[in-house]
Amino acid sequence: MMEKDKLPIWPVARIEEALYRLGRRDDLTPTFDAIAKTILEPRDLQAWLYAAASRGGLEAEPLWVDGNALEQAIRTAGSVLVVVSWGVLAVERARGSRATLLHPDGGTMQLPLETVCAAVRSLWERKYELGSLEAVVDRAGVSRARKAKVRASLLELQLASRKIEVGWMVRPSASAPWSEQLRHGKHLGSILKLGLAFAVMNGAAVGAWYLLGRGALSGEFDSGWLAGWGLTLASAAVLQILTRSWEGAASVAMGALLKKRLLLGALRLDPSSLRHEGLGRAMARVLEAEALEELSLAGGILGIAGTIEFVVAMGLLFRTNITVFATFLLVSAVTIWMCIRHYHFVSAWTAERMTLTQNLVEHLVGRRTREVQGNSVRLHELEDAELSRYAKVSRAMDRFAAIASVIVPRGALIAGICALVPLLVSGRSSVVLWIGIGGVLLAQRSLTRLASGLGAMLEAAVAWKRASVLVDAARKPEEAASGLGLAASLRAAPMGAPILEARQLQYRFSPERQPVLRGASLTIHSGERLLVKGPSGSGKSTLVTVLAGLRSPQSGLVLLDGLDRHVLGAEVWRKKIATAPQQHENHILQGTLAFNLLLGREWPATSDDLVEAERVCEELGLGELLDRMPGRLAQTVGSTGWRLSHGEQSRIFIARALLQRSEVVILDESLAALDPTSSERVMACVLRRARTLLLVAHP
Ligand SMILES: Nc1ncnc2c1ncn2[C@@H]1O[C@H](COP(=O)(O)OP(=O)(O)OP(=O)(O)O)[C@@H](O)[C@H]1O
Repeated sequence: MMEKDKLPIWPVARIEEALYRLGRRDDLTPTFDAIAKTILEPRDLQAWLYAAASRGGLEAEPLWVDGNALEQAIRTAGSVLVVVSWGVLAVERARGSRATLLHPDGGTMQLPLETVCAAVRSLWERKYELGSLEAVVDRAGVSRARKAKVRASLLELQLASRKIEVGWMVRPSASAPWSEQLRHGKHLGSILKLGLAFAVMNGAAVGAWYLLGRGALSGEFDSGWLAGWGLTLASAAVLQILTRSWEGAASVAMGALLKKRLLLGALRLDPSSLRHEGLGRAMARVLEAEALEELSLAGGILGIAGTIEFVVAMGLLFRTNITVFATFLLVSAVTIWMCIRHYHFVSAWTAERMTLTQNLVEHLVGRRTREVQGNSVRLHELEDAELSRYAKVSRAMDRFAAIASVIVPRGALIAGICALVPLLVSGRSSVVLWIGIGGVLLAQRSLTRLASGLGAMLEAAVAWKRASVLVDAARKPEEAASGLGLAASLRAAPMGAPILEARQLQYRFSPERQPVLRGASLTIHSGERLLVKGPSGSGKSTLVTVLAGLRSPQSGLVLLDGLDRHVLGAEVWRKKIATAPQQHENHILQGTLAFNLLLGREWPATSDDLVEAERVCEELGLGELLDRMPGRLAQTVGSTGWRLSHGEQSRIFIARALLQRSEVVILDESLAALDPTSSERVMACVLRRARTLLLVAHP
């Protein structure tokens, strides 16, 4: 293995610099300060790195690998910070057997990928206490030359079934500008390559047509010309196969970018506006987002191909036959008009479809209530009216689309042939006629493609309008912690010191409504236990959401450990305050019980995490439930899994908050579904485990 001092290792204290250089954000100044350096633990480093990446508009995603797939994982990860024994290696990229690394002294360095992997494996050997491997290899009498290889294979065998965190993949955040994402993913080159291939393919088709026409008109097909024609056609066919595969690759890459952005948008949607808009509309938006992806990609590629073909065909016609050229200009204008009409039909249809989806989801969610308490006759009348409105706009749109799909290709061909008639009658040069026919056929084909591409793009524009809420939300920057905030995130407030302070809070849900919070002030000291009581609707849950950082007050100040949200950032705020919202605002996610309990920790969970989760469950009185579950913590829960009672759910929500290792735990009416004996047991556990507690309960 290469010696430590020959590897371009970045010490942990310079990890932020390595992160920014890998993410091409050399303009940013690292904030890693002395406090961070001294008390940093691996878990803190992770949280800190996320925050530092998000401050630079980057993402630092953990790279997990199977013990025996290290090389492949680094090769496919792109830019990655790899943890080794003495710091990190900043791998810019790895191709084949070579890796390009950023050097802490500036510039880059090329190394065999195997050297990077060997440095990682040597860390693993120490971490997993596999020091005996050396002795095993010695005892087996392996030759000196093969020792390293045999040892690496033995290590891989030992770690084959383990998932190991190797480091962090670094890339622009999903909300970064498109141009930056395309550049980072090297997609711009692929798009240019695709455009060029389309152009060459068209050139080859025109060339083949020219050679065939030349032979046909001169009456001699000598073998040279025929060979030329054959070659041109063959190269066009090869290019077509290549472009198809490039098209596929470009679609997958662009689709992934779009999906990531939409997903980020969905996660960043303001919860209160989401609640206001309703589950059904949110679902309809997601469907539109899916349509957006399909249509924009299909339409984009068809549009590029059609445009290139159309430019070639029109250029040909312009140079040879101005009448046919003018005719096609006219046909194009009609085609564009038809596309715009189609856009209006699709807009109206999409609006109806969204309403239908929205109501369908609402009806599904409220199915039980409707069955038991609803007036079924009246509800069916409303559904019928909705469906008939939808059918009407669908019919109008389909009729127009059917007519357009016939008129555009056939109309273009007929118009082109009509425009060629004077040329036929005049008996002018057959070469011009031949080129004219070729031009008409090419222009007709390209116009048909262009119309389909444009149609799909306009449909995508309709979907974009509907899904734009998600795109806009993705663009909204996440409040990232400043250097001071990052350092604060690594230390706990001393017992007895003020930890959470609210000063003169004012909150109203809309300008025309009375404020729910008016001049609310409170100070919670570290280690305190506070009970918030009040009548229904008095604003207790609203206060909780403001303290938890889920809502921003219109005026007043909330300080956590003496710092406000702008300084601490959303991530650190969430880490320091764990909240269990009211039952109707909280959710058991589809997945294992362990995943639901350890939502606030790194996943996959360590064995220590699982032991702690089980212990908290037992303390909360869920031991008997665990015994009944065949899979215990691995049991699937959620809407299609094990059905949990109301009281069991509420205890899982409490356990989830307690397991977040936060400084402050806020429980909003979490005991409401429990009998007095269970409540007592739960309270004993909460008082023991929560460092600082704010409990909301009814009098
Ligand atoms: N998203 C919202 N938009 C408009 N008004 C809201 C919204 N959420 C709550 N409110 C109103 O704000 C007031 C305070 O609500 P909040 O849920 O904070 O009360 P609470 O004291 O927690 O009530 P409860 O004890 O019944 O849970 C209520 O009148 C409620 O109707």
